[in-house]
Amino acid sequence: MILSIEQLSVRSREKALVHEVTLSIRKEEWFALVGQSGSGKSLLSQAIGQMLPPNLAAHGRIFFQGLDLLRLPPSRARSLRGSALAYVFQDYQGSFTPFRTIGQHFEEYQKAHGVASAGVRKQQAMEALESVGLDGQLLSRYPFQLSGGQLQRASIAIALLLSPKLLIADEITTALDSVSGHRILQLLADKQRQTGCAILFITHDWRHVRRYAQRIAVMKEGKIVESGSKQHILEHPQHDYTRRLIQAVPVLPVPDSNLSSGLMEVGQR
Ligand SMILES: Nc1ncnc2c1ncn2[C@@H]1O[C@H](COP(=O)(O)OP(=O)(O)OP(=O)(O)O)[C@@H](O)[C@H]1O
Repeated sequence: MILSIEQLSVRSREKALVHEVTLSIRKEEWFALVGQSGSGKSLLSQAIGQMLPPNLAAHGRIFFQGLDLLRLPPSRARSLRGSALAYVFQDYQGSFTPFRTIGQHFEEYQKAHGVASAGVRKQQAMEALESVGLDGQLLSRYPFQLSGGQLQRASIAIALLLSPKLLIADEITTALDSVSGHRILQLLADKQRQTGCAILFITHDWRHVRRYAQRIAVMKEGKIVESGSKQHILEHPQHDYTRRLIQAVPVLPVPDSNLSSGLMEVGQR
């Protein structure tokens, strides 16, 4: 196991928002955490990296590479985030500071994680951008000069820069049109094959789950109501909530990522 969560609860002063969740993620697997809006998926993912808002507290245990993440000093958790553990979020615009170039974001990220040589930083940034299908020239652009799909690619490139063992992808296609969304997931699947990182994939979209996940946990009102292999959950859902989630989504053919949509983004090779 790369990550084991045991009896995790997230509480505000008033109430528990995540209730005693236990789950584990295997090395190199694509693990989908599924549930409707407000079910607690994001809070669970934020608890892993000690990123909860200050009015909330996490209780329980989260083991990652032999460390109990909830008991790490904040400085240690910060250095872990971005190196062994990385995040990509739905709000790709919020992931970038508007008046810093894409290159400056790469610089800052690498400096914060101790990449000392300016030459190495530049080279790694160019290669990382190219590895997600973007032109290295985009390093000199500002975030607002990139499309949504390009920005999400850039945020994946930054997240994977230091070869994390676990990537947490929280609703990363929600703000994109469906063609760009499928391209992003195809890219993530390719990168996962190349790097072997495990992915905690948070979504409410069963089409993406069907296509990419190996195992699934279903969350409702802060609790995991069932979990198991994709095949098992899709073919034998035990919980009425899961059945309704599955039935709510028509099985649509997924656009072939090799087919051009006619909307190829500028700067994408
Ligand atoms: N800082 C906070 N203080 C109090 N309640 C919060 C806070 N952040 C989130 N919540 C509540 O916790 C619950 C779970 O929120 P969470 O964002 O984890 O849901 P989610 O499943 O990720 O939903 P979505 O798919 O819409 O992001 C919601 O009811 C939300 O309103």
